[in-house]
Amino acid sequence: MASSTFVFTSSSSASRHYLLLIPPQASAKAYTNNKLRVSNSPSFVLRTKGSIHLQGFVAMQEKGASTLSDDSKIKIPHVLTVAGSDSGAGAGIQADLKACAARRVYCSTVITSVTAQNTVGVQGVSNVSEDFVAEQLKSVLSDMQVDVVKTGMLPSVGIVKILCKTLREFPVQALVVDPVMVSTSGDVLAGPSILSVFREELFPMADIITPNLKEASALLDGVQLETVDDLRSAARLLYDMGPKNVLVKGGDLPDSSDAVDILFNGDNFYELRSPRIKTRNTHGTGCSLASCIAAELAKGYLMVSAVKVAKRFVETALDYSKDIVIGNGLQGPFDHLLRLKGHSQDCHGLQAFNPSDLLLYAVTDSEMNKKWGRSITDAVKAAIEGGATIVQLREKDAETQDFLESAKACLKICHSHGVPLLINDRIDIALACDADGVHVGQSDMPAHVARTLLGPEKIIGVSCKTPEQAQQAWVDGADYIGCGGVYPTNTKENNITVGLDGLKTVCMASKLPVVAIGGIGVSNARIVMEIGVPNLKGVAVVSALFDRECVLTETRKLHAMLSESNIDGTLKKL
Ligand SMILES: Cc1ncc(COP(=O)(O)OP(=O)(O)O)c(N)n1
Ligand SMILES: Cc1ncsc1CCOP(=O)(O)O
Ligand SMILES: [Mg+2]
Repeated sequence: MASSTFVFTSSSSASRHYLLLIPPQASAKAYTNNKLRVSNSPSFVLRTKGSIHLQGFVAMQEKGASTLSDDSKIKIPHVLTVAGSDSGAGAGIQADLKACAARRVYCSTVITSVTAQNTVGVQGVSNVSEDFVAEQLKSVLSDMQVDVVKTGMLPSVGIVKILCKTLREFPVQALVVDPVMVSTSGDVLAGPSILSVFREELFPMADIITPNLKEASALLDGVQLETVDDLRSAARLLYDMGPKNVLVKGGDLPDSSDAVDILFNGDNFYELRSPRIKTRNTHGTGCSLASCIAAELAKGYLMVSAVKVAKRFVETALDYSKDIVIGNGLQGPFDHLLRLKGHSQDCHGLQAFNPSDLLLYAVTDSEMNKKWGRSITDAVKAAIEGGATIVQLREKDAETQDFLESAKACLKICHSHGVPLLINDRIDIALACDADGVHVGQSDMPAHVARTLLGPEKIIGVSCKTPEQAQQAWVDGADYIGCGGVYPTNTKENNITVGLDGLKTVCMASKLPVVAIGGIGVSNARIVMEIGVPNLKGVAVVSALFDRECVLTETRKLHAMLSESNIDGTLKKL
């Protein structure tokens, strides 16, 4: 956006409020009464007297006035959660807020009950009065543009009735009902008297209901649910109560190594399977799943996509949080904001970084390409045509301006083939050309600083030779680690060789995916991949691709060899 200067002189000397609306990438500077304020937030309120000079903003509005055109307004998806508070913050309103924040959706809250709760259980419950629930609902729905309402703990028939009445008055795009009855610790949060009002009033208004096994069974008068077929029958019976979709969560099914959920929309059954994650940290998964579904619906996704994305998000968060320890009880909370540690998720819920991209990692070298008389762009083009799955520009001697120009050109080539491009060492170049990420070593810019500078979406790789470095890389928010030299190399001076044993030790200590580097080529890539550690995802190669006459041929050969390996990094039998 072009920066502009705007001079405004207020008509009176009284203090007035202005709302500045700023697009996400812009920064605005407001000079007022000799005070300077800088903000990157989409909007902020400026209180001023007299004249103000503004740079780089798109719109200004006297607060309360409606002079803005619709084009200037920034609307973000909005979920309203109507649920109980969990003092331990693993479930309820607190989980909903975190889930929506992680999915980048605004979340407002109507609190129906305040629970004294921790990882041991529920020690106390104090329900909010029906009138006050009604007041909260009206405050939010009469003022804010809510897209989707998500419900959790609705502790009384009166509260359910008030909710239904208010939703008829203030209709929203979608209603997600998590029919909470019992906490994960087994404490009752809504008694059996709630069942009939759920069935008769709330469910017919719902776009989806998300009961777990116990809730589905209670809603169906105690029917036993023990198999996937039972889940299907339950989904059909619950669908007949009026919701547009039913998701029966089979996480507690006995004798299943997978977590199986059944989604039924009246026409089709979708069997959604994922590996069961062994962890105590499952408190709040139901609330979080329903909130994620609501968040994705608020963004405009269709139901099946919203459910799939939500399920994947919760699985990833559970897996990521499986070892964290919060509280002494049997069921701990998990970490919704895994993004903060570098596991960024794009708007579609897919990880921005796909570890399988590490399979054939081509790392350029300006000297080698010069020696063979080719430009960096020709080298990158050939490597990609040969099957490179990720590219790093490692141009140690390049002048900044030349490096930036080549990086921009290579980025175009890489992106036209869907291949990520990373920059070695130079965060400035990565920022300037908007590369997909950087690779840093132990004496380069620390990964946590790179993460702060590049933001949560970019890919960050860190070179590690020891388990301690691998642990630190994870803490710092890296996405992968490069481990080596596995074999001696002439490409990097004085580089310590860690060998296959060193590689295996680092892989086993790493929570992050690993790419092996150093002296690797067609002759030994198979042996490297055969160490058989699941998080070893590929090999990074310099001279075996670029210190050769034909980059295309060499990359093809290596790609053919690596393609025989499966996703675990173990080689398939030929
Ligand atoms: C994929 C990958 N792994 C390791 C390295 C080495 O990085 P670093 O230790 O910073 O050494 P230089 O490459 O900067 O000499 C890498 N570049 N890529
Ligand atoms: C950059 C780097 N880091 C560890 S070994 C190495 C060099 C890899 O180059 P080559 O593939 O030519 O051995
Ligand atoms: Mg480096």
